[in-house]
Amino acid sequence: MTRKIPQQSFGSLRVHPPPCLTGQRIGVMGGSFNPPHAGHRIAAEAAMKRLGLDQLWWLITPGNPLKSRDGLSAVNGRMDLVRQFAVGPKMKVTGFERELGTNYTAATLAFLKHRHPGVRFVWIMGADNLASFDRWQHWRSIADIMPIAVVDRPGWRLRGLSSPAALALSRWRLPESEARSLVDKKPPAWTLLTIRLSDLSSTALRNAATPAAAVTS
Ligand SMILES: Nc1ncnc2c1ncn2[C@@H]1O[C@H](COP(=O)(O)OP(=O)(O)OP(=O)(O)O)[C@@H](O)[C@H]1O
Ligand SMILES: O=C(O)c1ccc[n+]([C@@H]2O[C@H](COP(=O)([O-])O)[C@@H](O)[C@H]2O)c1
Repeated sequence: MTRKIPQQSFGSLRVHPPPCLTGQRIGVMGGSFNPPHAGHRIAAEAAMKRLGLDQLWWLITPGNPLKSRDGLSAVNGRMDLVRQFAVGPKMKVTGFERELGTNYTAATLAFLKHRHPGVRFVWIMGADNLASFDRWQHWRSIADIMPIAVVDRPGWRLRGLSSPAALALSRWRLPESEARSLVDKKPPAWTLLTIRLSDLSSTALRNAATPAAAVTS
C-alpha cells in the first residue's frame, strides 16, 4: 500500500538529522511550534517515558502544509524557542526538513528510514492531528513507514479516534498498556497515549500576544 515518495534528496550530505545509533528508540515529534508551550513539553516527556525512548527529536517544520504561513516565524527562531522546552540530554531540536527541502511528513519519514534503517523510529503527534490525518499527503504510507504514537489532547480524543484515518487503521491499533513495545512493531502500528491534559495551544498564545486593535485594524 506504500505510495511512491520522491527520493531525490535521500543521499544528500547536506541533510543533518541529530546523531543516532543503530538500535536506538527515537521519537520524532514534528511541529510548527509557533510558539512552543508547556503542552508540547508534557507530550514529549510522556512519550519519552511511556515509549521507552532513547531520544526524542523536536522537528521544527518549515510550514505545516495544511496551515497558513501567515505569521509563521523562521525555523531558526522557532528552534531557539523550542530549546527552552526541550530539556535534558535525550531531547534534540532539529530543523532538517528545511535542508531536505520538504514539509511533507511522508518524505521526511521515508528519508529517515532510508538514512538510518537500523534505528527504531516512532512518529509522535497530537490527537488533533489524528483527526485530520487522512488529509495529509500519502498518509497511508506514513503509517506504513513507522509506528505512530498519538498523544491525547483536550477535546480531540474522540474526534481523533472516530476520524477516517483512525477507522481505516483501527486493526493496527495497539492497546495503550503495550505502548512500550510500539517501536518494535512492524508498521502499521499505533497507539493513543493518555497523558496529563494541557489545554495550551500556540494559537491561544499568539492571540494573547496580539493586541485586539492590531487584529481588527
Ligand atoms: N496541549 C497539547 N497537548 C497535546 N499535544 C499537543 C498540544 N499542543 C500541541 N500538541 C501536539 O504537538 C505537536 C505540535 O503542535 P503545534 O506546534 O501545532 O502546536 P499547537 O498548539 O497545536 O499550534 P496551533 O494552535 O498553532 O495549531 C502536534 O502534533 C500537536 O498535535
Ligand atoms: O505531510 C503532510 O501532509 C502534513 C500535514 C499536516 C501536518 N504535517 C506535519 O505534522 C506535524 C505537526 O504539525 P503542527 O502544525 O500540528 O504542529 C508537523 O511536522 C507538520 O509538518 C504534515
